[in-house]
Amino acid sequence: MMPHPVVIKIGGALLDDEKAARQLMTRIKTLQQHRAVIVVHGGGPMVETMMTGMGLTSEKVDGLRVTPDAHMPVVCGALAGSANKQLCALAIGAGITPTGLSLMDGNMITCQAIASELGAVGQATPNSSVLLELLIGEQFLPVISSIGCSKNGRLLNINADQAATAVAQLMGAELLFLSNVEGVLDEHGQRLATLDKAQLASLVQTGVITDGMKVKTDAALQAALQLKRPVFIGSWHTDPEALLNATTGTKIQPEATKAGDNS
Ligand SMILES: Nc1ncnc2c1ncn2[C@@H]1O[C@H](COP(=O)(O)OP(=O)(O)O)[C@@H](O)[C@H]1O
Ligand SMILES: CC(=O)N[C@@H](CCC(=O)OP(=O)(O)O)C(=O)O
Repeated sequence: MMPHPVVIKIGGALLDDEKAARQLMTRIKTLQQHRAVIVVHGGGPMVETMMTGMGLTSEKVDGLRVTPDAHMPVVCGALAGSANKQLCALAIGAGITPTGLSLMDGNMITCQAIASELGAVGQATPNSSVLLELLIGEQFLPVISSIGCSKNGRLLNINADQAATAVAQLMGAELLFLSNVEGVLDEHGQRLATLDKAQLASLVQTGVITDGMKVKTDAALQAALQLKRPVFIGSWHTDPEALLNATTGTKIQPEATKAGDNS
């Protein structure tokens, strides 16, 4: 039986480190030999740069960028344009055949605006796996940006961690979040190997997990509980295989951790 596909979420800051990006693509190519892989990516730093270049500013609320509809051409340009095409080009450079997509392609993910105060920011719900099944059946690498749209055709900006969770749910996939940190860190900056729902809540409550990591651990926990399997958070410098084997990074557990598991 074929193993489950793997959804790899790549934080946008990877695009500032060409060497690491090329190495990761080479590792994805190796992983593709025995697993179907799907990439979902962010591009927060690229959005910032393009907005600044146009004299625009934005703020984040609970890790989500407040996005007026008028900013969507810039946000789409950064995420579905530059970031997506840069990653596709890096994939080509590693000998992979990529297909650049957004959440709305093939109607794979349905999105819905969250709250008027956030503007064109949405939440993502799995809808149709037909397109992704076709692509991975042909050994293509889907490279999916976190731009979505609502049922009535409004473009929406989706946090890329939440987008990756919806895609993993859609495909019943394993889920890896690759970021610029080695995993979830404790108050001393030490990596935490395993975390469950109660431990995450406590780290948020004590202010150890904040900002983008709060969004990421919320998304990871939601996926772990729904998929009933661990979800991994780690660095893009590590091999995705090592993360899947939990020899590095942080494993978000769907069930309560037994005492001593985190040593
Ligand atoms: N407890 C924590 N452990 C690790 N990173 C944390 C923690 N709390 C907050 N962070 C911040 O979260 C960042 C990762 O989230 P984010 O920037 O959104 O990543 P990405 O863009 O890859 O999704 C880290 O670089 C760090 O600044
Ligand atoms: C609503 C919202 O916050 N959208 C994010 C989408 C990109 C993203 O999540 O990029 P990273 O993974 O690089 O952080 C944003 O505009 O920055």
